[in-house]
Amino acid sequence: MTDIKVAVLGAAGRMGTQTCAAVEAAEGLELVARLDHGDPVSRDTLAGADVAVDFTVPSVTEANVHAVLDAGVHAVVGTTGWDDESRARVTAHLAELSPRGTGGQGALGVLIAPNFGLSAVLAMTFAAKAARYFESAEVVELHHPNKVDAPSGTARHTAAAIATARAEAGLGTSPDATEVGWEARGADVDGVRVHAVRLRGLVAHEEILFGNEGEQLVIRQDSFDRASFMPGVLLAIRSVVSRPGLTVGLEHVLDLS
Ligand SMILES: NC(=O)c1ccc[n+]([C@@H]2O[C@H](COP(=O)([O-])OP(=O)(O)OC[C@H]3O[C@@H](n4cnc5c(N)ncnc54)[C@H](O)[C@@H]3O)[C@@H](O)[C@H]2O)c1
Ligand SMILES: O=C(O)C1=N[C@H](C(=O)O)CCC1
Repeated sequence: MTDIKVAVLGAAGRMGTQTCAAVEAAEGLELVARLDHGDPVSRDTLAGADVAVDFTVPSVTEANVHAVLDAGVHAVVGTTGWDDESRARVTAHLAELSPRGTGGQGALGVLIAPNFGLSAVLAMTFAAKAARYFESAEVVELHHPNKVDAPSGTARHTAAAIATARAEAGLGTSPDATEVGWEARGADVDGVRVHAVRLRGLVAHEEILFGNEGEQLVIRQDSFDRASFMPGVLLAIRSVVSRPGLTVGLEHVLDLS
């Protein structure tokens, strides 16, 4: 088996640095390019990569993915900021790259994961399963204060999954008598309230709160160190080369969906 050649975009950042080190240390992977702000993304700069991993910023990640696909390279994306429209444009781009983009031999894959941490992926999965049984549901995400976006991609993904499960179960919105002070009630993500905490000392944490009359379920996960994301990143790199099309969420690779 030949090594999977990997390029990292955002290589100088917190996650990019860890990813480069993890790829260099991993069996069967070879780091061939480190790109960061100001570097063009092209067949040349990707330097023969099979897979490009993007840990940049929400404002550039979609353009990076399109450039990576145009270079004939698979993409693994950890950067936040994706929505239904940007994901649909990636799906359309993959289809345009037919026959490589339509699932045939050698077709390109894009794997976007809001969170590569096993504890986070499991927390989201458990939350989606629990959601239909509770009248109330809210999400609290807690992160380091250098994070540029709120609420976190993980919290958005979690809230969306809770909302889908509630809708399928015929549940309406959570009960809430608030008349004044809506600014204190967090963001509305698909009808689920999401609260974002930024605190020095934190890395990435999430609590999903469910309530019924007389009972509560709290699902909590903590990433204390960015090392926690690396097994998931390596799994995504190894998986995307044989997963044509767009995959959103590591739960699909882990067979949890
Ligand atoms: N999916 C996950 O498990 C996971 C985990 C942690 C962080 N994240 C997300 O990953 C992203 C990066 O997080 P971080 O903490 O590493 O941020 P960071 O600010 O430390 O790193 C971002 C890097 O991207 C670079 N960059 C900016 N514009 C660029 C461009 N046009 N081309 C190439 N590089 C560019 C910056 O110079 C910087 O080095 C964020 O969206 C964050 O939410 C995801
Ligand atoms: O540190 C960050 O920034 C993180 N971003 C992701 C998110 O927004 O969900 C994943 C956790 C860490």
